[in-house]
Amino acid sequence: MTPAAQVQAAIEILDRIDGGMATEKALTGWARGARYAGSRDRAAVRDHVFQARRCWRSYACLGGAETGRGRMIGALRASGIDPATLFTGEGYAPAPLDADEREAGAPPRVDGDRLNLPDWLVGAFRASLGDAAEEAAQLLCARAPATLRVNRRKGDIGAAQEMLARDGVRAVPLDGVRFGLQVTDNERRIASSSSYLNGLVELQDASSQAAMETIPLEPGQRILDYCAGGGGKALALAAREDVEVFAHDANPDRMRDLPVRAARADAPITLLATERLAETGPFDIVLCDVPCSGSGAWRRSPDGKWLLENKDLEAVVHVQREILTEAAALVAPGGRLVYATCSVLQSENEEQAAWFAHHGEGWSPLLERRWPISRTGDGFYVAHFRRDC
Ligand SMILES: C[S@@+](CC[C@H](N)C(=O)[O-])C[C@H]1O[C@@H](n2cnc3c(N)ncnc32)[C@H](O)[C@@H]1O
Repeated sequence: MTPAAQVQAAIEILDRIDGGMATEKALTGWARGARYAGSRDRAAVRDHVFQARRCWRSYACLGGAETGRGRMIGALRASGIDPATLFTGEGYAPAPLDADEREAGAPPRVDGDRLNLPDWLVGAFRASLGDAAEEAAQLLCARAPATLRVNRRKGDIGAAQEMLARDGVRAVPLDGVRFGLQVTDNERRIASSSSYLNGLVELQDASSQAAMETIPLEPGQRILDYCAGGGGKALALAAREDVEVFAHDANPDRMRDLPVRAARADAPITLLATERLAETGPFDIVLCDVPCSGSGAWRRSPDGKWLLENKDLEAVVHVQREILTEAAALVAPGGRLVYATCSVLQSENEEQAAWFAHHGEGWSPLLERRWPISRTGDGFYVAHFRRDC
C-alpha cells in the first residue's frame, strides 16, 4: 500500500469507530478484508488509527470535521504535512481536498479539544494533577513507551539486552526500576523474540514495575494477587523472591493465560477460585490491583478515555471499596494490604486510601505513592496498609 492508501484505510476505520465500533474491532474487521495489506501496512494503519483516537478532538478541530477524513486531515496538519500531498485521488489515495476542506480547520481552543479529554472530566483531571495536568494530557496524546521487565529467575539486564539484540530489538536500562528495559528499536519484534518466548523478559510498564518494587518481600511469604487478571503483577512479585503467590480474579477467565505465562517465567503461581479464598488464607500480603478508569494508561487504550462516563467512574469507585473490604479480611495480623490503580484521578487514589484509613478499623497506613504519566511510564498509584491485629 502507498502511504496515501494507508491514510484512506485509516479514514474508513475511523468512520466505523465514529459509528460506535470499538477501535480493536474496527481494525480487525478492516484487516480481515484487506488481504492485500502486508504487515508493515497493517502496522502503519494501526498507528494512524490509534494516534487519531488519542487526539480525537484536536484532530477534528485541525481538520475541520468530526469525520475520519477530517481527523486524518487534522493529523497530517498536526505533523506539519500538507494534506494535499497525500489527498490526491490517485490510485487508492483519499480524494483531493475541496475548497471548503482547504479553508476549514482551526487550532483547538476549548480545554476539552486542546487537552483531548471529555469535557466532564477536565475539572477532575486538573484537580487531581494540578500544574502537571496539561503535560499529562499531552503525554496521553503520544504513543506509549514499550517497556520490559527482566525476569531475574532467567537472567540479568545485560543478558536480556544481548539476547534481544540478537533478534534485532534494542533496549536500554530504565531509571528507577531494578529490572526494567525501555525498548528503543523494533518493538514489534518483541513478541516473537527468543528472550520473550523463553520467559527472560515480560512486557510490563515501568511505573507498574516500580509500584511492585515498593512491596517488601521475604522468602516463604504467602501473597495473594486478588485482582490478578492477566497476572502481570503476580509474575513480577513471583520473579523477585521465593514467595508463594496465589492469583484470584472475580472473572477467572481473565486469568486464562496466566498458567502459560507463569510456566514460561519459571514462577509457580497457584490460581484460586473465590470459594477457596477463605480456606487458603490468611495471606501475608494481599495486592488489590483494582479495576479503575485506566486514566494513567489511556495512551495504550484510548477508547477508555472517550467511553468513560461520570456514572462509570462513580460505579468503579464503589467496586474499589467493595474489593478493599473483601480483600482486607484475607490479610493475616501484621500483614500488608496493597491498593493499586493505573489511574491518575484522586477519587480512585488518595480519596480511596483516606476512605479505607477512616473505615478500616485496626489498619495503619504505611506508604502512599503516585507515579505521573511520563515518557517512560504510565500513571500509577499505590497505598499500603498494615493490619495491626
Ligand atoms: C486492573 S485489572 C488487573 C490487572 C492485572 N493485575 C495485571 O497486572 O495484569 C483488574 C481486575 O480486577 C478484576 N475484578 C473486578 N472486580 C473484582 C472483584 N470484585 N474481585 C476481584 N477481582 C475483580 C477484573 O476482572 C480485572 O481482571
